[in-house]
Amino acid sequence: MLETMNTHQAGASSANGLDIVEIRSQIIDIPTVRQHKLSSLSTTQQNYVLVRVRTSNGVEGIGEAATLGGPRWSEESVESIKATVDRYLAPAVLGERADRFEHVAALMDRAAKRNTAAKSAVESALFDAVGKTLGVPASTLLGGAVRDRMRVFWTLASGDVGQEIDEAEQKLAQRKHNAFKVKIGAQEPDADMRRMERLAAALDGRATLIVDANQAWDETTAVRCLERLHAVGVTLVEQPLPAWNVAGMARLRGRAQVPLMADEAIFSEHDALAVGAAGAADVVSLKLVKHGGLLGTKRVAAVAEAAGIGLYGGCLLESSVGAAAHLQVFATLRNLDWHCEHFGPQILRDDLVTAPIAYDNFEVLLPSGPGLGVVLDEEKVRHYAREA
Ligand SMILES: O=C(O)C[C@H]1C=CC(=O)O1
Ligand SMILES: [Mn+2]
Repeated sequence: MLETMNTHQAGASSANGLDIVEIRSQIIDIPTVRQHKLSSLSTTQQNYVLVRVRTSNGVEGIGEAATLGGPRWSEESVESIKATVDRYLAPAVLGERADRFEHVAALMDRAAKRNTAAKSAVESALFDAVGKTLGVPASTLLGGAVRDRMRVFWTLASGDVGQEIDEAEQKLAQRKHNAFKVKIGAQEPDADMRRMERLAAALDGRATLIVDANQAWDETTAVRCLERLHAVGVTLVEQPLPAWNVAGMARLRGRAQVPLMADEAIFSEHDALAVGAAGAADVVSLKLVKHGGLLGTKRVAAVAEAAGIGLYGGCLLESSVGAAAHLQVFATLRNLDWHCEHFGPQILRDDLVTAPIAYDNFEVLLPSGPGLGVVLDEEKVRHYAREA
């Protein structure tokens, strides 16, 4: 049973100034530098919900929930996330202490089932407010950073292989990315396999290549394609089958020579346990929007590790706000052996912060300031806000 523990009843008055006094949310739309095509959607604009939590000491914490193509990557859209935050999550946690992360998370779980992206934006803002108040990065509140930079993938997803080869060459020349995830499944499998053969030949020996089919295939198609992907040197295949087909993933893994990554199949720690028990994945892609926040991400990572599943730092094309929140938690994971993909800030035409996330020598850098480590550029927020 969830105990009632507001500041008054717990006798923990607002002495530390961390009572949650206001929660606001805003929809933000930012165009991308090019079309981004997944198996089931295509977008030229990223949509976010920016959440601000103000505590009684006057500090404002920020968090972001990213979506991809409306409610098509998962069931939450920016419109539904904003409604959930405003109508259900905010009233449930107003007056609570921002530094009681687990208690606030439990209250949010009681107020709304799933809605993990909405919860993750609120929780990110709490970590930001508390970190700023205490003068420590969010990673310190999560156990402390074990790394301050991570190898970072770029996603090739225009579907035009000539453009994709040029884009990869550019990233290699800039020493920003030498690892690429290719989005497949939007076209016929044979066309995708020819595309992968061309990409692999063009980048031969100079880059790591992985693919993400975003649930596009059935099992027989996947068996056929995995052989060809292995033959061209693809090192990881993400979510080839529908999220529900955990048994199919396990069968596929039994015959495949290339490791498999679960993405849409693992939202909760219970999903991670089930995938682990079925032997259905080698790696899991971790995302705040799936796991309900930073603490949920650590829980899923722990269950996955206990099942022998490796960790990959996933993204949903976040701006520097959401990317910073992910990097704060990824920095605390002892074994991030499959690296991360927080290229989001680079695919946007613009960003929401004064100093965007930095990249150097094929790695993304953990921001070093307090909280999430980024500061909103209010001018940019006003410009990209859907409504004033
Ligand atoms: O992994 C996904 O399914 C979502 C996202 C991450 C990178 C990208 O291009 O799309
Ligand atoms: Mn994916």
